[in-house]
Amino acid sequence: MAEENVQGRIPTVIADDVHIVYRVSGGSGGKGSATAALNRMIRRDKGESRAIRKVHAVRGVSFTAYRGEAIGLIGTNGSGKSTLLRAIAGLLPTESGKVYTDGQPSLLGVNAALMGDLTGERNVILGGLAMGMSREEIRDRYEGIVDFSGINEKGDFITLPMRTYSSGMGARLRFSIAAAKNHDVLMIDEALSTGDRKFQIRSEARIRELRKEAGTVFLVSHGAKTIRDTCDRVLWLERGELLMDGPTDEVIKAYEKETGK
Ligand SMILES: Nc1ncnc2c1ncn2[C@@H]1O[C@H](COP(=O)(O)OP(=O)(O)OP(=O)(O)O)[C@@H](O)[C@H]1O
Repeated sequence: MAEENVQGRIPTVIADDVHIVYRVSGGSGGKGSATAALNRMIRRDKGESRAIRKVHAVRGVSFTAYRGEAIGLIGTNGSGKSTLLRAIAGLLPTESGKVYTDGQPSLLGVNAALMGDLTGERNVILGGLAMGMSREEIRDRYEGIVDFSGINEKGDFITLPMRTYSSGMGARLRFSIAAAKNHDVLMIDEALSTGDRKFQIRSEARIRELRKEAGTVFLVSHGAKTIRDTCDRVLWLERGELLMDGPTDEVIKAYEKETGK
């Protein structure tokens, strides 16, 4: 990043040469014919040691994010976007390199940990508590969260277990819970693409508000439009490496040229 941009701005996340490696056991350990695969399975049955495979998912990524920025993460499937977010949130250890954050980053994913067997109502409370809100704060904001999610627009769905929700409904409620709080660093992993257009517009507006409230927002999305509408800066990852870091238009243009979209 250019030096002149840095002055007077407050860094919220610094990634310094971050490498992340997954270790996977139980993979087949190589290519080959069906007979070879069968042999490997038979050998395993005899108790021979299984190979641990390494997946080097993020390779030497460095950047600094500042307060008030909304940063999009783009890259083809498997390029390391979600992995990088999980590491920033402190959910994955780095193999080498360091992540420094100001405040507690919150990761909002489509798989955010709410409980399917509990009603939407109970999950609002659970999610609020998990984000560190007090019971009073949750009570004050409850109506707002449910209204924002639009879950009750077509009936009293908030009193049904969350497992009965469609994937879009679940994603909307998760986003609404997370967006009810002002975050120092809020990371959103594809949550917007599951809601319908009306909800997307509402959540994009909320992202802009969250930025104004002086936080930093990271957004993983495959939709160039969502990124264009919400982010002023984009990180482009490919095979775990940071290919480009710059203003949204420049990076998306280069990405679209490369991927032919
Ligand atoms: N839990 C895991 N264990 C082992 N390898 C993993 C795990 N999660 C991801 N990977 C691997 O890490 C690499 C990066 O995956 P990641 O999910 O971060 O990519 P992504 O850019 O978010 O992809 P997508 O756009 O498909 O969501 C991939 O090669 C993937 O196979």
